[in-house]
Amino acid sequence: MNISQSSEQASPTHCYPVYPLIDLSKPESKNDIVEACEEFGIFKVINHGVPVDFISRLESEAIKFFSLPLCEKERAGSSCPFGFGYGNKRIGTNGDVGWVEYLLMTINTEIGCNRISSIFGENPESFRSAVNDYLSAVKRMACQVLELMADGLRIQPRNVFSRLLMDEESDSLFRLNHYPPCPELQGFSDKNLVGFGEHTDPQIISFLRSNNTSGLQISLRDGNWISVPPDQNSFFINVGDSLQVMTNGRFNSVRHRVLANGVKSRISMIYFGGPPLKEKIAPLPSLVGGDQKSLYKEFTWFEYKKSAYKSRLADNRLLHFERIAAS
Ligand SMILES: C=C1C[C@]23C[C@@]1(O)CC[C@H]2[C@@]12CC[C@H](O)[C@@](C)(C(=O)O1)[C@H]2[C@@H]3C(=O)O
Ligand SMILES: O=C(O)CCC(=O)C(=O)O
Ligand SMILES: [Fe+2]
Repeated sequence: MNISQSSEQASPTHCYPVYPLIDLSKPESKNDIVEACEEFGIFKVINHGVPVDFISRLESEAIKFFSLPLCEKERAGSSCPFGFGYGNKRIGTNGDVGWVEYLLMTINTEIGCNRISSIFGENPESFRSAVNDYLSAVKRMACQVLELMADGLRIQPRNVFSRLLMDEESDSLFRLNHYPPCPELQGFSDKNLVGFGEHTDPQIISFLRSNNTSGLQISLRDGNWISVPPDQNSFFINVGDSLQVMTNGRFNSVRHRVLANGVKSRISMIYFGGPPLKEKIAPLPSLVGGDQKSLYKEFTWFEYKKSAYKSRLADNRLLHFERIAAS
């Protein structure tokens, strides 16, 4: 693919104070999490408890997989529903493209796509166990973060969010992205190539870990983009659309994108924590009250997902579920 085909010209990036860094071992982290979700919709965590060994094992398995010849990777291909499995440049099924290849998998639900079991390439057992170890540690951290969030919001029960991800029917996804270096960018600091176009994540919350290659950017409320410097030892956690709804807009699902690099490969691994398909998503009664009205209609995660998967990456998927303010 050449650059002109794939790159919407990305709008300029600005330098701003960085989004919050939260130390999960500190008692004040519950308030910091709430503030970060209100202000930015994203924060970085340290002391997250995910063993370094789990992270590096999965990263090497991912590198091994993405280094396979294309025809072998395509065996893990995406003739599966919703584009699960291996994908290259095409994101979703509605015409979005980016300078990226990826493996997208469901976590709990059996989607009846038996290629999923073959996505782990030549050495399925070591890849599979690396994914499982990593995900069980990340889910533990997710649970901790979501319970701290409920504490910070002073809502009960404190598992009001975490139960949705811990439910055995939770519709969560896991994605490994590989952004190869793009030689055509080398030496051109003014050229941009979109790796993963701007979007918000539809789920409740996403946990992203990347190697030390830059590329991730977030959009601030004023529309300016800022770069998120990579940090391979931390996690970046972002609010998804469903959490924006549950908090009645108090938290913001952050718009983000990834720009490709001219020299270095970027590898990212993202756990998208979603609710069970039948779960009703609506503003929590304790967060709607006084003179505050509910901003969103109630919907099931299945309904949201069905509508989200018909949309283009950059669309505002929540628009359709907003309540029209009565005059
Ligand atoms: C264009 C699309 C790709 C996407 C499904 C969608 O129709 C709109 C949302 C996209 C997104 C963004 C966050 C995650 O990467 C993702 C897996 C998700 O749940 O929603 C992707 C979807 C995808 O790549 O299939
Ligand atoms: O790869 C990344 O760093 C971010 C990708 C992303 O936002 C996504 O897959 O939803
Ligand atoms: Fe995303």
